[in-house]
Amino acid sequence: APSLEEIRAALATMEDQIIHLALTRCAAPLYGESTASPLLNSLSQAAQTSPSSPSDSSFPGHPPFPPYIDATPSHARWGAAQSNLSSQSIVDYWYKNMLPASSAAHNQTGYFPEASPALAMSSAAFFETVSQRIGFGEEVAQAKVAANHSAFGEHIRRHDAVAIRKLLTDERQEQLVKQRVGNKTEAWQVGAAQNVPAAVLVDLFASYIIPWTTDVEVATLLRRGQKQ
Ligand SMILES: O=C(O)C(=O)C[C@]1(C(=O)O)C=C[C@@H](O)C=C1
Repeated sequence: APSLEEIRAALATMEDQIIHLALTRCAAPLYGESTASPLLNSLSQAAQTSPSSPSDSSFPGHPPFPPYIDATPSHARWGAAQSNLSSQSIVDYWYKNMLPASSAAHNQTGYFPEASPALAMSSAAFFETVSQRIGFGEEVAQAKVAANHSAFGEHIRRHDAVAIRKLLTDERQEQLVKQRVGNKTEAWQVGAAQNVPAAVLVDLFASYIIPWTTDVEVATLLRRGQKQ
């Protein structure tokens, strides 16, 4: 099994990807222009349909966003051991706060609101990578237990989510991540203009990604306790 150090290296790579995806997407217009071809437009006119933006219900059975990314703030799904998460969903945060110059309101029931497929794809890649990074909480939790079996064992047996969370939390590591994210954001701005303040991406990690990763770590160990 990979060590905590190896897993943190993988987290750092995903962190790079998340920052690059956010900066790249934020450098583009919020919705963009539809790239539907004239041919497609005339075909849909002939078929008397209008190329409309689909809602979630147009895709039966398909979850609206990748695992861990949905419109419900995580704290609504968690009980006493919940993280201190923002009350805004990450999807709303992305479309309302992170993508700059947003005057049009994000349509909550829409799938991806972008008119341009390339821009929607860019948002999708962001959500997917964030989701992967959060999902790595499983690996983190396993590595931490392997390195400190005696301390975790009793908490896991008792399903003590609060104690498990406390033991999993590493304030120093969180400070490192936040500092690194701020420095990378400043270093990697797309173009000359600073289009995303470093504080916005630091907040993304502090308010969403790190607490959510910790939620997955806690959930992993609670599941492990159920198997015993
Ligand atoms: O690296 C760790 O120790 C983790 O548990 C991961 C992580 C993170 O999301 O970056 C989450 C919780 C800890 O408090 C510190 C960092």
